[in-house]
Amino acid sequence: MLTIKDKKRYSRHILLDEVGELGQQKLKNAHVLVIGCGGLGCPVLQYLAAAGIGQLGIIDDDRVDVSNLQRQILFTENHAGALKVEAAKEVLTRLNSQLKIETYPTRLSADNALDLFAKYDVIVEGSDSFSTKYLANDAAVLTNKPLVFGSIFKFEGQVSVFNYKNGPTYRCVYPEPVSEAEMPTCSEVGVLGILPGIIGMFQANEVLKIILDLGNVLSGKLLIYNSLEASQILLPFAKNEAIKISELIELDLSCTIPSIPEIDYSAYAEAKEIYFLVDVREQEEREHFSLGGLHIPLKELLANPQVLAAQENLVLYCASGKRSAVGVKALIEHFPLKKIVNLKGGVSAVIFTES
Ligand SMILES: Nc1ncnc2c1ncn2[C@@H]1O[C@H](COP(=O)(O)OP(=O)(O)OP(=O)(O)O)[C@@H](O)[C@H]1O
Repeated sequence: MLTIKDKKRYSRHILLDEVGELGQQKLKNAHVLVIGCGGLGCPVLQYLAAAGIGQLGIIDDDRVDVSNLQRQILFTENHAGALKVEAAKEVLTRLNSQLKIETYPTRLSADNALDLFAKYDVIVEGSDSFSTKYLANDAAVLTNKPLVFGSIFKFEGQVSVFNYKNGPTYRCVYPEPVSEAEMPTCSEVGVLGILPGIIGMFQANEVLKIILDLGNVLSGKLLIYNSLEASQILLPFAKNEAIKISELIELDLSCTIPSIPEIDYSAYAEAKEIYFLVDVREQEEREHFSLGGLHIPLKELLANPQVLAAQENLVLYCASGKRSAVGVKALIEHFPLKKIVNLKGGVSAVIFTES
């Protein structure tokens, strides 16, 4: 039941015929789980808490870093080093003391996903990991929960609702997982802090629509928002009935490719002259900062490794060492006799070491 305080607090919701007291009661009764308390999770949680979603779950094992503050708007400088889920709970409780907030300072995994999802009505995906997105999708299908999906890359964001009333899923749009090593993260390519805010608010809006049974839920449609053009398109997609999910398998799309030979920057710098340096990043990343060397973006290198046939003692680098590890692996397969190594931590490690 809504209390007198609730009725005052949510009066602007209740005034809407489409919401009313009944709708606000539905929000109060709702259980929503947010995966990832980062750029997307923060705005989602802030709006859901303000809207009066009664029970919120937050899962994330990460701690607040100062570089998060530019977009992870629940956190303040004082939270640096704190567990994100605890910092978020503290802030959200100050915003709305009536909420029940459950925190899970761990990563979503094949071991915990089904039990966790079972406790919630709606799941929001706000991680920055493809394996987590596939895992959340499959767990949503197996537990029959709607999954409110969001993702961002540079200036563009995507939103959709998967498995809504048995509708299409993430795998219907993206059947083939990409290797995370080939997809750089915010810490590698950067992001304008406002974009995850916009996409997170689209996600929060879908959560309310699902709970209140309002409007057209973004099921079977992928909303693509371009922040530079201030434009958006809706791409329709259908359910692929051939895709069957019967168990949870955690995909290993991770960037850490085992047994890739590495060199750290100081060792490389001491003997630069004996190495042939190759930058596998994209042009715009190189314009921003470069360690020099020959520039061959990863895709081009994978398409034509022969371009390095004449070089010896190769050192490959990218922003964090993930994409270059993919390049090193491919080159070793192509030139088994050559010495080919990865620059550990990529450009980020160099900037960090030298700052
Ligand atoms: N399997 C998972 N379970 C729970 N949380 C996850 C999982 N995978 C990723 N996350 C969380 O999702 C959040 C994504 O946030 P965001 O994309 O803003 O990146 P970040 O990791 O905080 O920052 P940066 O990429 O700049 O280091 C992170 O807090 C991360 O810990």
